Amino acid sequence: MSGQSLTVSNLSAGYARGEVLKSLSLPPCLSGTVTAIIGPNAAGKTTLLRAIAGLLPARGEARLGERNLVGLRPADLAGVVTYMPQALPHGVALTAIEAVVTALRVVPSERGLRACLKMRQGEAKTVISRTGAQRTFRFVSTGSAEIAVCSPPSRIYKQALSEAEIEAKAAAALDRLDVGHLALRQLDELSGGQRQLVSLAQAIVRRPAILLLDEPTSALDPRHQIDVMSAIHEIAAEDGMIVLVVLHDLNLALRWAASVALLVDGGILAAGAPQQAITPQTLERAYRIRARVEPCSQGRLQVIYDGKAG
Ligand SMILES: Nc1ncnc2c1ncn2[C@@H]1O[C@H](COP(=O)(O)OP(=O)(O)OP(=O)(O)O)[C@@H](O)[C@H]1O
Repeated sequence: MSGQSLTVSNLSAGYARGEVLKSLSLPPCLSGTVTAIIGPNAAGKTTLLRAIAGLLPARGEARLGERNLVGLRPADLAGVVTYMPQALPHGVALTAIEAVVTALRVVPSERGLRACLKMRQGEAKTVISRTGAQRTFRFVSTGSAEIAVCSPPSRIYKQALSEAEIEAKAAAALDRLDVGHLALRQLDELSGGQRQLVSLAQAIVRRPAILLLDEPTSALDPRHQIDVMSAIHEIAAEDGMIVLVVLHDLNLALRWAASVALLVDGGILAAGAPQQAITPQTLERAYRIRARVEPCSQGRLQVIYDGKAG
């Protein structure tokens, strides 16, 4: 992975009705770490991620090493930046594993992926499809009892990876987030939290240099919030990825982020180590609340909300 940092400086971006980000600069976001982007509603957090992802016209710099990403088309950024939006679109007729495979930019044509074959790891089963073609399914996942993938699918467009590698990566991404058992379910049949986890699997499977996650925990229960933040933290460290994650839960930011940027009205109010950016003073200025930031019984800093500021 890159081993570089992302440096955002003097970044301006917005919409036809006006500029949202106003010459915003961030401390360098280091490879292998998670940077939390926090701030009140409408502060410009999504706009910041979309500007870095090349999804909005922008001015200024978002520099990965020597290369300024601003002005590049999304297609040019595809191998570098992955952006996970707040919600997966509805009405997409794909299973979860098809969605993740699609994120690797291949076209799965093998309907057999829909077949739910229950096998123990290492077993393989040969079936005859409706077209009469013979397919061998095998179990590739370590964490799920229900993932079976087809080998060899007939018309998957090969890229750098073999068919088997693509399928194994997609299955592993779902398993990593504990949703391997949903591999063969239609996206439209999933709950909001399940869809969010599949969407995150789509994002992490590409292993980009820069991963931009927009509120990846907003629909998740506490257990899954911990799972997801822990997975993001580990993946960033293992792959040397630069991860920017928009969060409203300040305790998740305190626990998992190496650095925090607090946005207000399109600019940075505070940025740096979590304990420097999240303080009673910055929270009062940003959110107009009274809050304490205190160590819990295990020594971790936590935000305690006392009420609205006068
Ligand atoms: N597509 C759009 N067209 C016009 N204005 C937009 C568009 N998307 C967002 N905005 C405006 O840009 C501003 C910043 O929005 P943005 O979505 O970046 O905020 P945010 O910090 O992510 O908010 P939230 O926490 O509510 O998701 C808001 O005033 C919003 O109304």
